[in-house]
Amino acid sequence: MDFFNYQAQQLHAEDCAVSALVKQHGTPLYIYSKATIERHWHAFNNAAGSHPHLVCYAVKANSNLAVLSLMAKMGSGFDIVSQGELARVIAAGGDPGKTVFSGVGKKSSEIAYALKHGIHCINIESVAELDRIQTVASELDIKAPVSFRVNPDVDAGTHPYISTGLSENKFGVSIDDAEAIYLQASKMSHINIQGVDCHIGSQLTEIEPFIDALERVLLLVDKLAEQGIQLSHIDVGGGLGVRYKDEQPPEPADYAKAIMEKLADRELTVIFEPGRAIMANAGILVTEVEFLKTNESKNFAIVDAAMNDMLRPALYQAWQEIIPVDLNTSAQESVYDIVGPVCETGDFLGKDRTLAINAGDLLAVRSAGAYGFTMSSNYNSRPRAAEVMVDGEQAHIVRERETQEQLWQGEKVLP
Ligand SMILES: Cc1ncc(COP(=O)(O)O)c(C=O)c1O
Ligand SMILES: N[C@@H](CCCC[NH3+])C(=O)O
Repeated sequence: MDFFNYQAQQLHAEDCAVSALVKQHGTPLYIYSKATIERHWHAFNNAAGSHPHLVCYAVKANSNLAVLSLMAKMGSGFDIVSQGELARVIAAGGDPGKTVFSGVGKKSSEIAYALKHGIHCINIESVAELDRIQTVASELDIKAPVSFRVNPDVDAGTHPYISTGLSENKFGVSIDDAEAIYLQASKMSHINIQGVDCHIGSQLTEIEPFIDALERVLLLVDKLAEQGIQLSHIDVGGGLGVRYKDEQPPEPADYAKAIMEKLADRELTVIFEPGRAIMANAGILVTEVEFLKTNESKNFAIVDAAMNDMLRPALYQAWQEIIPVDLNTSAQESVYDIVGPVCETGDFLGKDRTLAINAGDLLAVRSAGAYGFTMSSNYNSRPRAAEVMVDGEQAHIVRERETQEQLWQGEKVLP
């Protein structure tokens, strides 16, 4: 079921007309569907069944406080990669005790913050980081709960910029070195080994790479048990892809079931870290067509959202569907590049799209709920977009549009 659909030729987000939301809040505007977020989260949580598990939503996908508080109310845990993300989780009422801390470059101050707030587990990505955690934890007189993110050298078959589980990637410790590192960690005074973690990349559309990686990690789990190191959890990471165009990724339920089958007879709590699979198709970015422009070889629709609002097309040549908000039009169909006002040739939201549009029309970029607003910037001194969450017929503004003054907040001119 799609909570973004047309009613009487007008695009709706749940039961709110998108054009009415734009009238109130302007463009560019991110709109999220509460019901979609809930449905996707429960799909993961239910598929894991009665086996002990924790869905730790990957905050980087969309860190709006309204999103995080919705997750927290459903009982979600969180996967964070910075102190800022943990602070957001706490501000939204989330539980640090259900939160895992990933990332290759954690600062001592961030580690201390996480430990003081009772983080569930720190996913360690190098021996140097292990030493740093031991130092910080001993200063605080805390035993740091940790697991190691192992890099299983599995090809996730995804875009090279978002593949993380190959030996050439910066993430995790090599699975070949992992046993020795666990043994080293087990002798440290302020390290409490909890589990193992593996995340091989994002927007995966097949189950096989996940299972390959899991099998490699389970061999390690068995080797560690022989050495007397018993783990209490396995974190299988995130990375499940979504349908942007014609991809056919597994459903979250099928993915989670395939993982759980491999783990059913093990006494390991299973942690999932989904981001995109929960949020991408729970959001759209609405933009207004400013001008239609034609040069010798191309038609352009110049819109008021740009790469600073939605970076994925410019950064990964990602394809996201772009649809009209109002199907009722007298305009003729043409093929357009949908481009923003930013002064970069790479500033596009979509290329070669067939649309029947006039200046002043509204367009919606679909699948924009994940890695949309969170990757936005103020480039070209553009205030960041407003965000709205709809719940049936109700719409709530969950982030005001940035003001002009906010653009230079904290800046100082020389005396
Ligand atoms: C460690 C970790 N966990 C979870 C995620 C979430 O990934 P996705 O949004 O693809 O589910 C990421 C991002 O790829 C990540 O780096
Ligand atoms: N930001 C990326 C995914 C990277 C995931 C973070 N490890 C995207 O939009 O597809």
